[in-house]
Amino acid sequence: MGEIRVKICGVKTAADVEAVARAGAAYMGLNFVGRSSRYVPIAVARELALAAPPGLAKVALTVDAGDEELDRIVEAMPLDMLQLHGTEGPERVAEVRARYGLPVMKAVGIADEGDLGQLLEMSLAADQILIDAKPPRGAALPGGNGVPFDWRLVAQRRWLKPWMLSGGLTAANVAEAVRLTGARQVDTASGVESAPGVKDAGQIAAFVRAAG
Ligand SMILES: O=C(O)c1ccccc1N[C@@H]1O[C@H](COP(=O)(O)O)[C@@H](O)[C@H]1O
Repeated sequence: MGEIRVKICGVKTAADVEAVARAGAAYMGLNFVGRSSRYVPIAVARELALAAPPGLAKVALTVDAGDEELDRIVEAMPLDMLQLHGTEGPERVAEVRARYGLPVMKAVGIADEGDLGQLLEMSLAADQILIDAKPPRGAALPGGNGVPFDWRLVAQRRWLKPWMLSGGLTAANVAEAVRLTGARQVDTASGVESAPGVKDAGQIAAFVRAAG
């Protein structure tokens, strides 16, 4: 079936980029969400993006960012994809795609069957969809919360666009998540950290190995 493509989200240092590349991940995520422990300022992100080897795709993660913020990010560094992880609707996704000419991955939070309609809607608008857990009640952020959702909700389903599974994935559960859902791409942020915002090279390598 070929290998699973892994995204490691929230790289903050040159050592993180090296660990992600060495492990064989397909994507690295640069987090521009100011209140996240994984946030990187644009100047730092630029250095990390320039340090990424060919073949490691650079994804910019934002939450409800306006054009001005996205302009600053896109102009500052080479990027391969924009990840919209807020309340952006299909119209905003279309606007961002047209404005920057970059593929857009739209995150959709899942908690029950009722959320699946939104997945279909977003898969019409975006280039990829990221199927994440809905944030727990009271969570400060819409993602990066380290909580999985009931994978049976998306088990062996097909969507109109390539999709990526996320939400509480770790080296310990990713193989089961892939087996159950049929995901060909997986994403993790907190699942490969020794403390909030601190990536662990050993956990990154173990995650990519376990994903298969
Ligand atoms: O990682 C963050 O801090 C973050 C902040 C705001 C929106 C999304 C965020 N991360 C994304 O969420 C998924 C799931 O995270 P986790 O593995 O459960 O910690 C992650 O892969 C990022 O794409």
